[in-house]
Amino acid sequence: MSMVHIRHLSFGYPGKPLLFDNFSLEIEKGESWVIIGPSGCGKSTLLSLMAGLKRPRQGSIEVEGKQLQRPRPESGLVFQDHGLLPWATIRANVSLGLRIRRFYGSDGRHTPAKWQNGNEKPQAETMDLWLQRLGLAGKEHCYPAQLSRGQRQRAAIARTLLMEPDLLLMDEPFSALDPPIREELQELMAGLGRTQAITRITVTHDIPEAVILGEKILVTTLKVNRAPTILANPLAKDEKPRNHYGFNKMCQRVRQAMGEST
Ligand SMILES: Nc1ncnc2c1ncn2[C@@H]1O[C@H](COP(=O)(O)OP(=O)(O)OP(=O)(O)O)[C@@H](O)[C@H]1O
Repeated sequence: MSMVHIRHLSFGYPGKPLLFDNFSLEIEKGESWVIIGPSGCGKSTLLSLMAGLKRPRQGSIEVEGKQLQRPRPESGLVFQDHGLLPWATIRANVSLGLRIRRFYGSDGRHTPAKWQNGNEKPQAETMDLWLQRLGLAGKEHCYPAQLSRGQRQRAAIARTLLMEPDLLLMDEPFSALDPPIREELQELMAGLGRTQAITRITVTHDIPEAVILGEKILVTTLKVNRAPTILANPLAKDEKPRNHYGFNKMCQRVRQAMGEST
C-alpha cells in the first residue's frame, strides 16, 4: 500500500519557473527514500509539499490514502537546524512535540483519537527508551548549549521519534555534523528502518549518504522535474552498506544520474 502518492503535481514559486510539472511519484509504506540533486532543484520544496507545509499549484498529494490539506500530526519532521529551545532542558525539549500534539489545530480537533488525552502511552518510559537508544541517557537535565552538535541533533531526532511518526521527513538532517558523528547517525537511522516500519524520506546533497539511507533514490534536476529518475538501491538494506563491495559502484551510479539530470 502506498504511504505517499503524488499525482500530477505542478509547483513553482510565484514569478519563478516551475520546479515540478505533471510530476507523479508513489512511495510504499515502510520504504526508505532519498532525494538528491543539485542546489536549488526543489528537494526541500518537495519535502515541504509532502509535509503539507506547501500546497500544490495543480495535482494532489495523498498520504495514507487521504488528500493532504494541512500538516498531519502523524508525520515527523527533522531539519538540519535542530530547532531545540535553548532555555529548556533536553527532557523538556524532547517531550515538547508530545505536549504540542495534544493541542493540535487551533482547537485540538485534529489530534488523532489514539493520541487524545488518556490514550497516551506512559510517556516517561517511552522517552527514557528513546533517550537511551540515541545515546542521551544521563543528559536529560542538560541544556542544549551543554551538548555537542551531534548530541543536539540526536535530541531533535529523539523528539520526533518519540511521537511515533508513521512518516519521517528529514531535510539534510546530518549536514552540519562532522564525519564520524554523521556516519554514526546515518547508521542509526538506517538501523531504525530495519527495526521499525517507518516510511523515511531524506533530502541530502551527499552521495554516500544517499546510498546508505535510500532503498530508492530520487534524483531531481535543475530543469523542471517531470518524469522522476529513480534508482533502486538494495545496498541500503545491508547492515553495513559502506563495507559492501558494491558501495563505490552505487555511488558512481548516483553521481552519473546526477550528471545526466543537470
Ligand atoms: N519561499 C520561497 N520563495 C521563492 N522562491 C523560493 C522559496 N523557497 C525556495 N525558493 C526557490 O526555489 C528553488 C528550489 O528551492 P529548494 O530549497 O526547494 O531547493 P533545494 O534543492 O532544496 O536546494 P538546496 O539543496 O540548496 O537546499 C530555488 O531556486 C529557491 O531559490
